[in-house]
Amino acid sequence: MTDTAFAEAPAAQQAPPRRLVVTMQNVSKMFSNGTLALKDMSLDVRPGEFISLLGPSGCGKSTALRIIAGLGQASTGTIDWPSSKINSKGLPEGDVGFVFQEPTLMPWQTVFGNVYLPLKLRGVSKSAAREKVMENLASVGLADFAEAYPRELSGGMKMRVSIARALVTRPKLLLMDEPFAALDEITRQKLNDDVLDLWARTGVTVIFVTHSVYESAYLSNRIVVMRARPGQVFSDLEIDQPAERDSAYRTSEAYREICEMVSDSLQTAIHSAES
Ligand SMILES: Nc1ncnc2c1ncn2[C@@H]1O[C@H](COP(=O)(O)OP(=O)(O)OP(=O)(O)O)[C@@H](O)[C@H]1O
Repeated sequence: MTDTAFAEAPAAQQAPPRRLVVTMQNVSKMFSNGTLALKDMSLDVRPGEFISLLGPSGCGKSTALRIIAGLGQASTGTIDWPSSKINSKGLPEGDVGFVFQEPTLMPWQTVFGNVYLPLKLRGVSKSAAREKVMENLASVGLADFAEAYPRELSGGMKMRVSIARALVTRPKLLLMDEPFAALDEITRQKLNDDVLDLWARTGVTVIFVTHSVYESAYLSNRIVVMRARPGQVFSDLEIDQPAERDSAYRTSEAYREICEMVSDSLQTAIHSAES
């Protein structure tokens, strides 16, 4: 491990003044059955970051993501969007895309129809949306499948459609909740590369939930390790490696060292929850 390969992220007060994409301050979430899923979770998300939220099952990763997306409400604490216009629901105007673990496609709609949906919901006509939809399908390698139905696609292809749908409104923030967990390893690695490519090309800020140390170390420039009971940030690790990640990187010493360090942090987080 080199000194520069891996370092604690600077404390928020030491960071240079930049307009954060989103900031969570002391967010706690208690479900109606009494489960305290998150306690005092704070997270500043800077523009252009690729953050992985990594932690043991049940530590509140999905809960945190859903609260950021406005799909769930914090019990206490605040979520702010310093660089976005806020709509009447307290959410940023069109600034959040969400990719779930399941592709959640409409089976009765074509690939085109599925990717068109977010634009349709904003009142954009099909003809006005065509170019944008096709551009997004091309960006995930599915331009030739616009007229196919979901049942005709492989699991990896369905997930690509889901990603194209999340990006079609050009969100500033893309939230991904274990999107590749159900896919085989080869497809998962390919999609990891595709997501990195999209991230580099679009400049979108990404928060990516995963259980996998290897996936987080490959994708991210920052890894937020969470601990459970209650869910909190345990460590916030900046990955100071070149943005370019490829098969050579997967077998590099730097990658191995990062995996080891992240794994150690995760193990410590797990044990700290049990004590
Ligand atoms: N709707 C709900 N009602 C009650 N408890 C919930 C609800 N959703 C989640 N929980 C609980 O909150 C805690 C955090 O769940 P969450 O799904 O956020 O964890 P996670 O880290 O994403 O887990 P996993 O990695 O297994 O998906 C868990 O104890 C879970 O059982």
